[in-house]
Parts: sequence; structure tokens; C-alpha cells
Amino acid sequence: MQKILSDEMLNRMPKVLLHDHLDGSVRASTVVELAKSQNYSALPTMNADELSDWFHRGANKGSLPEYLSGFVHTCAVMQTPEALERAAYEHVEDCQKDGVCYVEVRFAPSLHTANGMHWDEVVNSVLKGFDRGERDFGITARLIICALRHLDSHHSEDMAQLAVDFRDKGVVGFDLAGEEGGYPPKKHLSAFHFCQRANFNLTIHAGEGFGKESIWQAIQWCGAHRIGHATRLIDDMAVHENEVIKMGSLAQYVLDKRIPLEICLSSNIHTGAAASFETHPFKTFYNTKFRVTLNTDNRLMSNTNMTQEYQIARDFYGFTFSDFERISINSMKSAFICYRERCDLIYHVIKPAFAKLRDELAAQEVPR
Ligand SMILES: O=c1[nH]cnc2c1ncn2[C@@H]1O[C@H](CO)[C@@H](O)[C@H]1O
Ligand SMILES: [Zn+2]
Repeated sequence: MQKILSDEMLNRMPKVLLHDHLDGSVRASTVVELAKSQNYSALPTMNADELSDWFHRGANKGSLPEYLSGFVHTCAVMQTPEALERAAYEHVEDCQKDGVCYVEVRFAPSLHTANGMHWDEVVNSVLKGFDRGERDFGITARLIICALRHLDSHHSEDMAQLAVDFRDKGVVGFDLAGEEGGYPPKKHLSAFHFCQRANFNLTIHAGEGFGKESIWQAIQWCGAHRIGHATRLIDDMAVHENEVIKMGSLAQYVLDKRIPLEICLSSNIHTGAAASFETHPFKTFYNTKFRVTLNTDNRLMSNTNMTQEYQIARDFYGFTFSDFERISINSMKSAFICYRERCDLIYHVIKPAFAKLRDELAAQEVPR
């Protein structure tokens, strides 16, 4: 019989988080403290709980541009090396408390130069926070650098170069983020080609605020190895009674090449990429054997964490212990660290922890 998976057990499952924005996940209390110390007076409230609600209300309007509007404030208070290091350090701590064993955090360095920091200093400060966090909390944190899709191709080329420059210091990938409609990834081809020639990792936000064409461009023009969100990939499939009965060539390609999809359930509801958890295509993707991963996107704006995303998978899609183990392992397989490190984490961290939890579950009294 199916055992009940408690929230506490979901929290303790070793989770792998591949899509999590630094500037969308900073603690509300930290935003308030930084604002006070920096005399930043534009926050709507100086009360951390109210601020947290305010961010979430602003994000939960069913549109990506509205969702993104709150980032002005988090970025405004992260303009010094100390503030960035603190946010990065706390990020690792929060992930560890959430049962995450490996996290790839992303952010856009160009949003942190308002007070004159150079990109190198920006990136170094975040990596310093991760280093300290890794030592104190015993989990692994790596960085992905985002270019912003509404800026020009010189900007994305600079960010691609920056990411590759830091490849041996903790940066593992390059991404394109920001408003999707009207800003196709193809506009930043030179940055992606630069990364490809450097044998570097690429993920691209696509199929969230725009349709499947954006996913197609991200993969076939830009060479993305993973897709951020990919929600609208469902538009390339004919579904009847929850079964995929026909697939277009793009969906078939994504399935056959095992391209990982960085699914962000709560965030998708907030931005309007999906209307509800019930109608979200995640379960269809999972049942059809797409390489899906579960992610938070923005823990502050979407008022979530990994345990909560796992709760949603349990409550709305009937996920079992084995499903969660598969998701954690598949996510780790999809990470941007090297193969040996991925295997190490799978065989020495994830599998043993799931084995222990499985024993605990087996020891639970079975109702007669
Ligand atoms: O769901 C999203 N879709 C697209 N862009 C996003 C999303 N969440 C955050 N950002 C954008 O990425 C930047 C760097 O972290 C953020 O400042 C925000 O503008
Ligand atoms: Zn994102």
C-alpha cells in the first residue's frame, strides 16, 4: 500500500535545485535590513512580513512583466560586495534548511553595477558567499550567469565572456532571462555561439511568457542544453484524456535527446504560463518520460521553496517516494557540474539518503 509522505519527509529528501534566481530568492528580512543600512527609501514597507506579501502579491498577477517588476527593489539593495555576499551566503543556508543538496543559482551581474562595482567584483562577491555557505552548511552551490533578453547583443556577449572567464571558479552555465515576448533568443546568437565554441553549458528561459517557437529557437538556433520552464512545449503535443496521442517534431526531439526541462510549478501559475496546478502540463511531461526537474524559480516572489514544490507534486500529481527519488536523480544527471561530480553526488549523497528514508518509511506501522 502507498505510505503517506509527510511534509517533514519531503523536507528531508535530498533535492537538487537547478533553477533558482539569487535576486528573486533573497530573504524579505534581509532586503529590509539592507535597505535600512543603505538608506534606500523606496521599499513599499519596512516590515519584513508585509514586504514578503507585497512581493508575492505583485508577482501573482498572471503576467511575466508584472512578475518581474519587484526585482527592482531586491537588486537596488544588492549593489555592494557585502550585500551580494550576504545574499549568496543566506541563499545556501536556506537551501540547506530546505533539504537541497545541490543548487545552481542564477543572476544577472549587470543589474548590480549601479554603484560602480565591476562585473568581476559582482561575481566574486557572490562566489565568496557560496564558498562560505558551502563550508558552513555542507551543500554544493554553483552559479549561472544570466544575460537579459531585452538588452542588446553586445551585453549578452559580455555576459557570456564573463561566465566563461569564471568557469573554474564556480560558474557552471550561461542563461538568458527577462521578458520573453518580443525578445527571441535568436537575437543573442553570438553570445550562445561563443559559449558553444568554449564548450560551455547553456540553459535558456523559453516557453514561459511565449510559445513553443521560443523553445525551438533556444534549442536549434542557440544550442541550449536545458530549457528554463518549457511549459508551452505542451502546445507541440496532442493530448487526449491525459495521454499524449501525437507529438510534433520539436517535442519528439526534446524527448529523444533527453533535454532537461527546468519546471517551476508555482512560478508558472504566478506568471500565467499555466492557469492552475490541475491543468499544468508537468504530469503529462513526466508520464511521457520527458527529462523533467522541479524548481523554485524565485523563492521570495513566488513564496515557495523546494519542499513546497515537492508537496505540490505529491498533492496534485500523486507523486510517490519513487517518483521523488527519480526526480532528484534525473535533476542531478542534468546538472552542469562535470560527470564525475554528478556521479559522486548521486551515489554518495542522493541514493544513500533515499535508501535511509525508504527504510524509515518501511518501518512505519502499516494500517490493517
Ligand atoms: O521566471 C522568470 N522568467 C524570466 N526572467 C526571470 C524570471 N525570474 C527572474 N527573471 C529575471 O532574471 C533576472 C536575473 O536573476 C531577474 O532580475 C529577473 O529579471
Ligand atoms: Zn527563472
